Amino acid sequence: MVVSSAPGKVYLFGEHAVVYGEPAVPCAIERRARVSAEARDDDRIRVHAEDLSLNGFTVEYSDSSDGAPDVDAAESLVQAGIGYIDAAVEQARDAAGEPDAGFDITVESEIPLGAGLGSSAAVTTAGIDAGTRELGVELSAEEIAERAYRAELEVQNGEASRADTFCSATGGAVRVEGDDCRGIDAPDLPFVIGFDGGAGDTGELVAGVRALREEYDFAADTVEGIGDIVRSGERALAAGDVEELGDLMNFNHGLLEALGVSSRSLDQMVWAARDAGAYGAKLTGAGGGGCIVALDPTESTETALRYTPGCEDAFRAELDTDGVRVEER
Ligand SMILES: Nc1ncnc2c1ncn2[C@@H]1O[C@H](COP(=O)(O)OP(=O)(O)O)[C@@H](O)[C@H]1O
Ligand SMILES: C[C@@](O)(CCOP(=O)(O)O)CC(=O)O
Ligand SMILES: [Mg+2]
Repeated sequence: MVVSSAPGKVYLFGEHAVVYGEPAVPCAIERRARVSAEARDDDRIRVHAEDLSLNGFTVEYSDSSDGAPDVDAAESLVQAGIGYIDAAVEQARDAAGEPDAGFDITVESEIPLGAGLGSSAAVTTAGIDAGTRELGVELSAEEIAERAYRAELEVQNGEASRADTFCSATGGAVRVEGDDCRGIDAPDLPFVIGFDGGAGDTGELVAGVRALREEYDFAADTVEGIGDIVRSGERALAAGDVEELGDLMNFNHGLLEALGVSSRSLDQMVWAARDAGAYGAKLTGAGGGGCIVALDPTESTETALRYTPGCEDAFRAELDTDGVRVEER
């Protein structure tokens, strides 16, 4: 059995726009998904994932049936639940040249699901690493990033950037622009995260931005404007200018809001952070619900968020310089 882990991330700048070739800067954070993979004698896949839940389901059975209950959970729900793990297993089989390899998989994660902290990329990246190692193949972080990207692309119906998966595979702060992915130097940033307890559907939110961009030239300009913010942000990052980073994060949030991917609770948390004296705050990831990220070296933002209606949890996050890694074998 092999256990691998990979970190989640926050976007300092550039989510959504990165899908259209603009640059983005995600930073890995010290919250990990752990995936264990144990080869089976047959070609079946068994997945145990405690954090996955369905909001109710129907079971149909009768005395005369052959005993196998027919669980009526919508195919799309099941697919949303296990899609990334399934795609990771496919990548591991492909990398090892063992298309019929079976696995017992267990997923444990400190990253809330669908909340913009890159749980899908962490699970996919760790899954590919554990699966390939269990089959005796060792891939570089770059090779895992490439395969995890292909897996996300498939699950998200052809709509994904390389940002989340590259960041999760290599750790640290990274810059992604199209196919160009690289690690960058970043000062220790005082990240504070607010979580509304909710989630957004990455595929749907990306499709919404695509539709706006196709309908209105000004929406396409807004996406390009986010690219300009990222380029300014890179300079502020290199200079270690946290105040300017905060201003640019505020601007980035405004443009994401204009593109329709924020929500009332995300906006409430962003404003609570700003009122508490954070350098800046923005939603992170696909949006729709989930998390915001603020910069504040003091306790003020975390405390303020705890008393903010709509905020369920607030915590500090440290930059994780480690990417995907083996935990046990
Ligand atoms: N702990 C987990 N166990 C199993 N699957 C997970 C886990 N965490 C994330 N996933 C997968 O990732 C999906 C969420 O990914 P996504 O919508 O991209 O949000 P995000 O990447 O922002 O967290 C879940 O629906 C599930 O398929
Ligand atoms: C919206 C997007 O830019 C980031 C999505 O991040 P997350 O899955 O919400 O953590 C999509 C992508 O880059 O693939
Ligand atoms: Mg994701």
